[in-house]
Amino acid sequence: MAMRMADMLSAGAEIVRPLVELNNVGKVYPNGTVAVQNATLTVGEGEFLCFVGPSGCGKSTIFNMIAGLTAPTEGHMTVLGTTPKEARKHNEIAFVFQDHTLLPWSKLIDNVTLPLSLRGVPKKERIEEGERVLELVGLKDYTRVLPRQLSGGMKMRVSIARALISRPKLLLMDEPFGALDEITRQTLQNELLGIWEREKSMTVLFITHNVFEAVYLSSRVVVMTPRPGKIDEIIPVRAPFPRGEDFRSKHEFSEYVGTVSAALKH
Ligand SMILES: Nc1ncnc2c1ncn2[C@@H]1O[C@H](COP(=O)(O)OP(=O)(O)OP(=O)(O)O)[C@@H](O)[C@H]1O
Repeated sequence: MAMRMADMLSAGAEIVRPLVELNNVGKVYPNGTVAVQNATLTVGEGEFLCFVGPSGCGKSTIFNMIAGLTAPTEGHMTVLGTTPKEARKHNEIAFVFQDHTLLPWSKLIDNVTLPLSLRGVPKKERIEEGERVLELVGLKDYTRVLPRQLSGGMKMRVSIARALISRPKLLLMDEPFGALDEITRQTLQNELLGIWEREKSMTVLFITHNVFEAVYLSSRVVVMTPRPGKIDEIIPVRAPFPRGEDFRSKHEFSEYVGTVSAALKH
């Protein structure tokens, strides 16, 4: 069976098709806060990268720059071979936040198809795509349900479905599972890895404060320093995908958790 790109990269192969490139990128906010300094990073197509670092080290700022929501004040960056703003215009980047931001009065099918409605996609196509992504996240029987009838984990699934509806090449996830209980969180980690495995070329960048989560999900873990945020170390997790529950109890897993935790304490 052919090795997937993430496996090759975590095994140390060279990135053939860079999807995101940051070259000495810095961000100083207008109030003088130096949020990010000298960030250099190349992300290959199909990778799953987790970002860990203390609160306020600039993780969200890096994501906002990659998404074209705020511009770097230093350095150069490209996303999908163009500027982040341009990549966002082509609907190739999707965002998932911890706060699911669902419309409370809209049924799930309307919530997940909102990005298509805003683009004027015809109803038939919208519904087909909505059903496709709700099925991907295990909610195909809930199309006509309102968000308030769902648990926190289910709301997060809807939020992921809404992000997937545009078939993004790049999925940015900012602490998506931070508010969930441990069991739900682990279930969603497995589901997310399953979706990513199926989508093959989709690249996922994921912020978490949880070192266990970072190791379980990643092909590489990006460790950041306290403010001003710098990329301190990039740790490849050389365990093949698909990863199952048994990975969590392996000696190899604890070793990676130890390595990332030690890097965070530098
Ligand atoms: N719009 C803004 N204007 C000024 N300072 C900002 C702005 N947004 C963020 N900051 C500051 O920049 C620094 C980095 O913030 P950022 O949100 O990127 O960090 P983070 O690592 O994502 O934090 P957390 O883990 O707490 O979410 C922080 O000191 C924050 O207060």
